[in-house]
Amino acid sequence: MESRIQRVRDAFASGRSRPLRFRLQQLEALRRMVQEREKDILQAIGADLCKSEFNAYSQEVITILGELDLVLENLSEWVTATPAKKNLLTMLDEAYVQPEPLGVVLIIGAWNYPFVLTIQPLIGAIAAGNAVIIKPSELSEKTAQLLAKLLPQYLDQELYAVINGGIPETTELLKQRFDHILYTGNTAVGRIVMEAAAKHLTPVTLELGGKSPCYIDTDCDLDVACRRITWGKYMNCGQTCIAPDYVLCEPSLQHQIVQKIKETVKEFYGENIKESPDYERIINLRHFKRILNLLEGQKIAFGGETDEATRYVAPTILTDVDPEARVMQEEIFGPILPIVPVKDADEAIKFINSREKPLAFYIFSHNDKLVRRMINSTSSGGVTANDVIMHFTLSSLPFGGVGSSGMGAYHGKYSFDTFSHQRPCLLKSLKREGANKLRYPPNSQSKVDWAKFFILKRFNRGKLGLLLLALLGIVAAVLLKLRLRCPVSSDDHRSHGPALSLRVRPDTTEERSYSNSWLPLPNYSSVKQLMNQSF
Ligand SMILES: NC(=O)c1ccc[n+]([C@@H]2O[C@H](COP(=O)([O-])OP(=O)(O)OC[C@H]3O[C@@H](n4cnc5c(N)ncnc54)[C@H](O)[C@@H]3O)[C@@H](O)[C@H]2O)c1
Ligand SMILES: CC(C)=CCC/C(C)=C/CC/C(C)=C/C=O
Repeated sequence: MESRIQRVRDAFASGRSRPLRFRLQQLEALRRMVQEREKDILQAIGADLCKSEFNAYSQEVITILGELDLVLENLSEWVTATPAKKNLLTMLDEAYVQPEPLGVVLIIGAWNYPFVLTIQPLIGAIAAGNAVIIKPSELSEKTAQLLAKLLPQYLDQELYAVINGGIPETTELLKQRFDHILYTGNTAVGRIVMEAAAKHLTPVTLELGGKSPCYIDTDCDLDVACRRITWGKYMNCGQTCIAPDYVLCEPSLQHQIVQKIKETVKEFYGENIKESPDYERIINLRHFKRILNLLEGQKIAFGGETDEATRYVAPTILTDVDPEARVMQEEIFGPILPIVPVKDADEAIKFINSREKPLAFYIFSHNDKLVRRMINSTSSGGVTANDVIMHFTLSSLPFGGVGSSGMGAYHGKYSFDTFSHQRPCLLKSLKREGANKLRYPPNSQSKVDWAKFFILKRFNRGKLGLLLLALLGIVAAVLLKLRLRCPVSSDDHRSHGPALSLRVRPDTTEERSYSNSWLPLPNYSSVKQLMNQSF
């Protein structure tokens, strides 16, 4: 394992993952892989999760194709250095922020959406110019094997490696040094990952879980709310990190909610749910038994049927659930929906805030003011109002947890940022040494005054005239420099770093304001003289 990781590290050190053209080629190859091997991918996901090809496509493949399109369209802009605002001391220099790859990234995927949760972070890591080790979940074995077979056929084999295995292999992997780790899975293992990463001071993105609450207001279209909740709760047999975990509502709504979800389940999955190609199964026996235990002692208002041989758990609703019950202590990750009655929205807010911060929060209400108040008085990884899950589908929103539901975020540009170092660059010239006397010893009150002026823009009244003169000089120098560089246009191409040819946009606002100046301007050497005298 060590030698495999060393090979990936050596490949990164070769610098070939950095050029924009290479990144685009790899991402296009990945898109080709998804398109050409779609059937194999759908079959592997189907075998792991008892999922129909339609569902595998619309829940996993579509997300990846959308992400690839977005990144391929925008990457040339994302890799471009951004000009930074300058102060008086650096106004003649070049200041910009240049995103650069972190190095070798480890991506540890989860089993519940085994393709999307592994490949979506991979897209971000490649886009940012990194080398990557991918560790799919061993529980979704078929997808893990397929990824180990397919990725080397399409991507650079030295830069991107798949390492398969269970806890012993992952434990071994985590002893190695990485430049970033993105882990998706449960909170307990999240702690293990973070502890291992800390030994090497490796930054982590932890995509964890939690109990995502769903508040249903009395001022609400219950038919629509229950249809959307049914979709998000029972999709993938409840094994979705951002599924609504439980419902909070006023006691009077409970019965109606049960009836409406019951009707929707029939509409979605038919009379015989077991026969529905749209209803999945629990991943393994351990999780099946865990979910069964959560039902103990609960009032089952709907569902509750189980079948150990096929790991079937029917869509289930529990009513009048005690907040202290076991089903309300851990993330359910199965098709059980507890309803916890609360007096009103304020009690719901208190309830949510008394628990760990969830990965998602859902509010159903016609009352826009209430929706905003509930958002502003709680905290969660993400929020969707009047729907569930859907914030995940928008690449323009960062996806991630907060508190015990995780740290860091990805998707779209956020993935690129997660896997990049934002490198601040200041390019000075070896000229204009006179101005630097300000910071060289011996120090004096006069130098401190000048520093205050240049950095804090604060004047010493006694020296106001002198300062204004200096300012005029600086304006003159800037104009002179601009004239020498002229014409500056937004097509100004400059190269930074050996591998990427980048476009730095000129700070046009700043430049425009100086070129509009009407003041008579002293020449640059007289300013230099003035500065030398004053220091
Ligand atoms: N935030 C998200 O995007 C997201 C997505 C999916 C799942 N989840 C959360 O993940 C949980 C379910 O996933 P899971 O944890 O059962 O997935 P899992 O069992 O597939 O584990 C995730 C990864 O951790 C590794 N792993 C497991 N035990 C380990 C150990 N002791 N040491 C090192 N590595 C270990 C596995 O090999 C796997 O690659 C739920 O809590 C769910 O909410 C979160
Ligand atoms: C509505 C569409 C097109 C897709 C939804 C896909 C989906 C259910 C994604 C969930 C992925 C995710 C973060 C799972 C966590 O466990």
